[in-house]
Amino acid sequence: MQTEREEEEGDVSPEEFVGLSDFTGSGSDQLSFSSGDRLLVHAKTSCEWWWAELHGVFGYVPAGYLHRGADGDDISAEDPWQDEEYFGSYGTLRLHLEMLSDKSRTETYRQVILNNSSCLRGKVLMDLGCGTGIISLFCARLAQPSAVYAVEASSMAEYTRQLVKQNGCEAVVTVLQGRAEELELPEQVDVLVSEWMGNCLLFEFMVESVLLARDRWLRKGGVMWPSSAALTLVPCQAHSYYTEKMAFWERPYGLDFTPLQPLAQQEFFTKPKFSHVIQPDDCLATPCHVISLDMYTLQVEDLEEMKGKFHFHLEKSGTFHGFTAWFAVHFESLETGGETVELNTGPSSEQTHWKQTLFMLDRPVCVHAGDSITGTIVLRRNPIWRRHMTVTLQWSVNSSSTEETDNCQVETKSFPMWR
Ligand SMILES: N=C(N)NCC[C@H]1O[C@@H](n2cnc3c(N)ncnc32)[C@H](O)[C@@H]1O
Repeated sequence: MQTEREEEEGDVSPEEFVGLSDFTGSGSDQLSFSSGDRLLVHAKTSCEWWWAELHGVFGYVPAGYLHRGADGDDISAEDPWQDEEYFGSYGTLRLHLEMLSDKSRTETYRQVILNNSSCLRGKVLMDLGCGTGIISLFCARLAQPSAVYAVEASSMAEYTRQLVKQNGCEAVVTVLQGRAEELELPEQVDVLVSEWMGNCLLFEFMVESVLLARDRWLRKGGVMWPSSAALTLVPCQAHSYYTEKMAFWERPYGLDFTPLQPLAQQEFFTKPKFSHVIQPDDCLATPCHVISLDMYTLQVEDLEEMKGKFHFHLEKSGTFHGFTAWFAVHFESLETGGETVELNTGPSSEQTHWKQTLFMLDRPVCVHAGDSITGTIVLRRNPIWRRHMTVTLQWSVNSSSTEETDNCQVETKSFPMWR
């Protein structure tokens, strides 16, 4: 396959890169390669796709699959899960304080245990990623399970043991230190409870560990808490963020700093903004679920690429600055027909430590009531850095004001989280 390509901006003198993982191209202009192949990159045509050559064959390759192949540097030495840094961060109190201080999150798990306390009598639970053990302590203090296996991989586990003893729960709660997918439990469990959700629902990809533990330790007919999860998206205004990061350069102290705006776009609008707080009034349409996960049927391989579609009818005129995403998780009752409990991290619910995630467009668009925004969202897991993903949004704005049907230009933008 020899695919010609015009000389363009971004062309570089050929640079050698190493394939970090196998890649099978789809479409005639993508170049397949195997892990360890040494490719020559001729052009970095975008942040996601580069023009490269392998054994005289040219094509587009995903930049995230490549590593600068300086001789002698051992790429395999880096842990794709970055566990040392990841579990190191959970070995200190900072993140646990943030999670425990999140009343909406913590009270929801407490309510789930309370609602199901009678059904939990005599049951065996696993609390995956228990942190300080708060959920396990709720189980032991608010219900009468026969055993709770509190699994925690970070060094916090040794303190969790002390907290279990300090609160008189050691007869029920056993703290096991280690990665849940590597540990041996003494028995199957009736309920697998975990607080695994990351920014934009999936960042950290702890959900993979939950699925592996489900397949290994949840008895047939057992219950997953959360039972399901949904990612919600809405087109939105973000005037204050746009003003702070972009408009600022128009006239600072009476001077024209607009030549810095391309830099500002690259620096501030290329990656998603975590911990964004969207006001309900900033929503330009009714938010909609774009991705739904059933925790009983979801498979690890499904996490590689999750797709969703959207079609928003704009209910008001304004400025389309970007999209905002958040998630909700649901806890089914242990009692048939019992009440399902929801933890919602959206702007109409009590604020949580996750807040929301803002994806800024490169250029704001004026929109009007009656317009519509149609498109797709793809969460593509990073093939190398396994706790990371890229969110690719594709959209078109159908203006209600002009007659012609094909007035819509399809736009697309990919947001790495974070690699
Ligand atoms: N986004 C979140 N909810 N993060 C909570 C993560 C908590 O679970 C712990 N954790 C994450 N993955 C695992 C795992 N595979 N095994 C045991 N503990 C884990 C982590 O150390 C922290 O205490």
